[in-house]
Amino acid sequence: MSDIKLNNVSVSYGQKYAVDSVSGSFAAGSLTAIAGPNGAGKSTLLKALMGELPLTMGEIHRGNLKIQDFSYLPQANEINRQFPLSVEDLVSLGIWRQKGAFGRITKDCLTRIREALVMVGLEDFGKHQIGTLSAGQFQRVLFARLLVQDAQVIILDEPFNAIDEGTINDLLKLIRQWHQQQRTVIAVLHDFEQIQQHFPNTLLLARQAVYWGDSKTALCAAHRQFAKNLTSSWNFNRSPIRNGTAA
Ligand SMILES: Nc1ncnc2c1ncn2[C@@H]1O[C@H](COP(=O)(O)OP(=O)(O)OP(=O)(O)O)[C@@H](O)[C@H]1O
Repeated sequence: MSDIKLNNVSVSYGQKYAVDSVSGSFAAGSLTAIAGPNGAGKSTLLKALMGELPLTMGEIHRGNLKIQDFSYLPQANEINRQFPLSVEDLVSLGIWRQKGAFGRITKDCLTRIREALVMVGLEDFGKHQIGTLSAGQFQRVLFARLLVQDAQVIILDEPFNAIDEGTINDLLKLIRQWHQQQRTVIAVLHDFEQIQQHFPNTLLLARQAVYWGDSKTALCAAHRQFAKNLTSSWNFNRSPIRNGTAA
């Protein structure tokens, strides 16, 4: 598996730069949190990593990884839960990504789907409609989809937003398991204590990279203050400038 290397990555919406000249590397098999103030460009960077947004400047080198080797969990508010799908149907979408839209769901696939539902504690929910689930149950289903997707790189956008502590702990166990399996895991998170406890590396982002390295240093008071200051001095309408980062 390859590292994912960013070289001066900038992403803009029209004239407005949301991510500005970010360089660094997600080592193969690393477990990294992306933290930063609201509007810091965290989701934008994830979408760029997934190839869903074009880069305005810079490059992302994915080595021998193909886009099919990446799985992505968007923020909950970007997912339509009113769609008439059963839990099994939704989890099976993880397999369709590998097999193509017209790939058949074989017996073996069904077994994988059911095993994934057991792993997220929802073995009896396969036939339930997704619209009837609680927020925590729905997030468990999305993690089951990631499990069947079986990707080398797993990208999570605020996976623990507005869900109960029991679910968070169960999902953290799955993340630890992915890390032990040497997959590369990248997650946008807001809880600094949780990051320091469970994520060895952090990219602290405030449109620019404030710090990218071990989580304790990344989230020290000085870096957090620097990120805040950078946020309050943002001027989206000019082309990217180097204010000087702590990185
Ligand atoms: N589709 C879009 N069109 C125009 N501007 C956008 C779009 N998506 C995001 N932005 C802007 O880009 C900037 C970065 O947004 P982004 O969602 O990446 O930040 P974030 O760090 O993920 O924020 P949050 O923590 O609030 O989710 C913000 O100023 C946002 O308003």
